Amino acid sequence: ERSTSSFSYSSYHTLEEIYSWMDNFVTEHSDMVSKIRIGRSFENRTILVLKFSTGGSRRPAIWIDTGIHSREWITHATGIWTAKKIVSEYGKDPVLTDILKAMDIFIELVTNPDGFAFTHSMNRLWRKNKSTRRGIFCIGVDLNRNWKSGFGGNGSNANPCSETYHGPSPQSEPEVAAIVDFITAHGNFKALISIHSYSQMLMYPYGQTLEPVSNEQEMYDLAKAAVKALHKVHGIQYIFGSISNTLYLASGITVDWAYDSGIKYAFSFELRDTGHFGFLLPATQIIPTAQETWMAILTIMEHTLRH
Ligand SMILES: O=C(CO)C[C@@H](Cc1ccccc1)C(=O)O
Ligand SMILES: [Zn+2]
Repeated sequence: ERSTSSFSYSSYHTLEEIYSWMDNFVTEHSDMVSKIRIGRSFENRTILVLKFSTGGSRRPAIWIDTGIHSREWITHATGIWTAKKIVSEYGKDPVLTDILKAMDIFIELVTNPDGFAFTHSMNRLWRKNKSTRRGIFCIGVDLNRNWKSGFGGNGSNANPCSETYHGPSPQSEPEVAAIVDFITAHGNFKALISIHSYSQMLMYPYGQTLEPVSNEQEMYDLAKAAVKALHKVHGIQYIFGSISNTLYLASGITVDWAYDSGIKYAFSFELRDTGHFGFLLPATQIIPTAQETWMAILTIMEHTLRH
């Protein structure tokens, strides 16, 4: 494909189609968007991040990742639409324009490329990455249990055959290590949004413990405002709260690592739906899901800008 104009934002796409879209997207918006390779996956695929910047250097930054769990296809599709929305709204939406005048946005669209390729080729419901190790006879580590904060605790599993296998050690997986290295080296991230599906929830740390974070009240109020903004678009109801309270104990997760690394505005979305279609959400719901999620993301980004 030579341009993004033939790309359907209301369809699901393969890894190759998404990577090719990214190349065209960067070419067509080279004034604001650049592509950064932050590492390589276990099966040696390049791991790519889109950077949205209007200037400056090492500005305060916002991180968004989609597709850490490969079967959650609505998240990659939402991320792609969101990338397009950012370039479309700059100079039009006053809030987004203010955000991009002061901050940079980084989006990692395919956080688990090996798993994502596998959902297209062999197993649509694959969740983990595709790492293998000598003497271990099940494939893959849950990339949302491989982070250092609370690693190996309750809400993760030491059994390599488990869907929540945490891996042999924190950041053992190249897909996680690449993000940790990038965010740590940058050193100026103020917010992190890690997007999953499904359940229609907006959650914040901690997952590893029922203990509240130090700015719990602020996180609760922000999540409430974000969920309200989301609901206004298509009437979709989200619940919100800390991960351990709202969902279950989960240890070694992205947002606990982010929070403990000083990224105080760390959130995780669970997008549509509540189980009717689950991971097999029809493509007709991609744009409505992305539209409503955008309003919640914008709410979180604006709060980050102003605090
Ligand atoms: O992906 C999920 C559904 O596939 C549920 C998510 C719930 C969750 C999301 C973010 C942080 C901690 C847990 C998970 O267990 O990792
Ligand atoms: Zn998930």
